[in-house]
Formats: sequence, C-alpha cells, structure tokens
Amino acid sequence: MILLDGIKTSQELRTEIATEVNNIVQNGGKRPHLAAVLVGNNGASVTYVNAKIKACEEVGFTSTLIKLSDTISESELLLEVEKLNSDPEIDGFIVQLPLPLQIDEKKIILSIRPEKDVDGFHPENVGRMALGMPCFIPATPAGIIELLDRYNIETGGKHCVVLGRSHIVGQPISLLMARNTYPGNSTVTLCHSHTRHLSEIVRTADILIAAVGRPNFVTADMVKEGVVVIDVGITRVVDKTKKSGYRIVGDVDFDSVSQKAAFITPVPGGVGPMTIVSLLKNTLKAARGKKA
Ligand SMILES: Nc1nc(=O)c2c([nH]1)NC[C@@H]1CN(c3ccc(C(=O)N[C@@H](CCC(=O)O)C(=O)O)cc3)C=[N+]21
Repeated sequence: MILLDGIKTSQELRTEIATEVNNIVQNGGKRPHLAAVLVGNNGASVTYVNAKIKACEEVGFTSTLIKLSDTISESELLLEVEKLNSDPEIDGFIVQLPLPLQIDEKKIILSIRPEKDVDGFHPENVGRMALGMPCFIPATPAGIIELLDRYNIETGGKHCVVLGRSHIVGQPISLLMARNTYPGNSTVTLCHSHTRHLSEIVRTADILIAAVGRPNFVTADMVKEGVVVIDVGITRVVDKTKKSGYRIVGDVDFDSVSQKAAFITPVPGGVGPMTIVSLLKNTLKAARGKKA
C-alpha cells in the first residue's frame, strides 16, 4: 500500500508557486491577492479559512480576511461581494460556505465575478468546466486530479466510482475523471443516497472517490484488492483524548481498507491540504489572467 501524501505533495506545489511569485515580483509585477469572506464563526469554517490565509502568506501572496457577523443580511453580503468584484487590487476571492440560513447561497455565488471566482462555483465556471473550456476548477476536485497526476496513477479505461453528488466534489470530480485527458478517461459511476446495490458497485471500482460526509462509511468488505482510494470526508467527531476535543474522520475506514488498497489518502493529510494548494493555484491563475 502506498500512502497518497497530501502534505508532502502540497508542500512541493507550494514551493513551485512560491518560485513563480518570486519571478513575478522580480519582474516588477504585483503579488497575487486572495480575499476570503468568513460569515459567522463556525469552528470548521474558521479553521479552513485560517489555513487558507496562512498558505497565502507562505507562498508570498497578499491576503485579506473579511470577517462578518452571522446576523448579516443578504443585501449587506451582496454589497461586500460587489466591493471585492470592483476592487482592482483583489485578484480572486472566496465566500466560505456554508452561509447562515437567512442568506441564499446561490444568489451570493451568482454575484461573484466569474474572473475572480477562484472557488469555481459560479455557473459560468461550472458550465465552462463541463464543456472543457478555460475555467477555474473547484479546489477539492482539482486537488484530487493533481494528486493522481503526481503519483502517476493510471486512470484511462479504469472504473472510477464516486460516492456523493455534491456540487463542490462529487459532481465535478465525476466530470473530470471522465474527461478526455490524463488524469481522466475513466468510466465513471456516480453513486448517491438513492443508489441500489451500492456495495456491489463499489466492489468493482478500480478508483474509489468517497465524498459523502459519513465517517467510516466505506469498509474493507466493500472494496476489491488493489483499489485506489481517495477519501474526501472530513467529519469532526468528539474525542476527549484530544486537546481540541475532536478528531477528524474520513468517509473510509482507513485501518481495514488500507490493507486491500494499492494507494490510499489519509485523513487528515490527504485531500485537505491539496484543496488549499489548489485554491492558491487558481488565485495565481486569476492574477495572471488579468494581465492578458
Ligand atoms: N467557499 C468555500 N470554498 C471551499 O473550498 C470550502 C468551503 N467553502 N467550505 C468548506 C469546504 C471544506 N474545505 C476544506 C479545506 C481544507 C481542509 C483541510 O486542510 N483539512 C485538513 C485538516 C484540517 C483540520 O484540522 O480540520 C486535512 O484534511 O488534513 C479541509 C476542508 C474547503 N471548503
């Protein structure tokens, strides 16, 4: 079994990005600038946004964190988005999800200028991705593709089973794995809560991408020998033995499944760090795109 090490791989990518930032600055260019909007103080969201800001600093980006109250109205948040849309200093920005119930997430995403939508959530970017046109690919699927690529994992003609049809992971990664490029050219089966004979389908997977948000959902009896396992789950469960009071559990029962897998991502330290570095890559691309 080979561990798909997201920490090591993302560190290599961060070094590459830092080198490019240096080149830009040496040539009189401006540092890429990412802004992150955080509404409220949901524990996980605060952790992820802080990790994104820290990663920006590490590669030499400028970053701005905009913290807003969880009682903010939709129109007030739309105004904040508009400020970022029209600020020439900002290359790209994200509005961390989930948002409080009084705010319509779709409306906020639609209001982001597609050229600054480094999350790749705007319908224009989603449509462009579906058509294989230049776009921002959402960070988690992009990170998975990058990881498969860096480990030279064969994907052409393989059966890729995706668990979960979310708009940020399951749906886009299904499209990407089926694309006519490497990594891609897989035969993709997208499973979800209505799927029948799930275990039988999963057992035929050469590549399994689990993104259902249910801790330890995939067990060893559900996979075949030699499977490549990508675990996107990051559920926090109470753990009194930890200083933080919780630990992070993936969708895959790592201890048992890793005994049958050829390659497997750990949680934490797999897809999560790859997600963050992909956001940096998108921001670099947004900054470059502005000059062209
Ligand atoms: N607008 C928006 N864009 C996102 O990209 C976005 C979002 N909203 N909402 C939530 C999800 C989730 N997400 C993660 C990013 C990094 C880790 C990550 O670095 N995880 C570490 C563990 C971190 C920890 O200690 O909790 C790891 O897996 O090793 C996890 C999850 C981005 N998301």
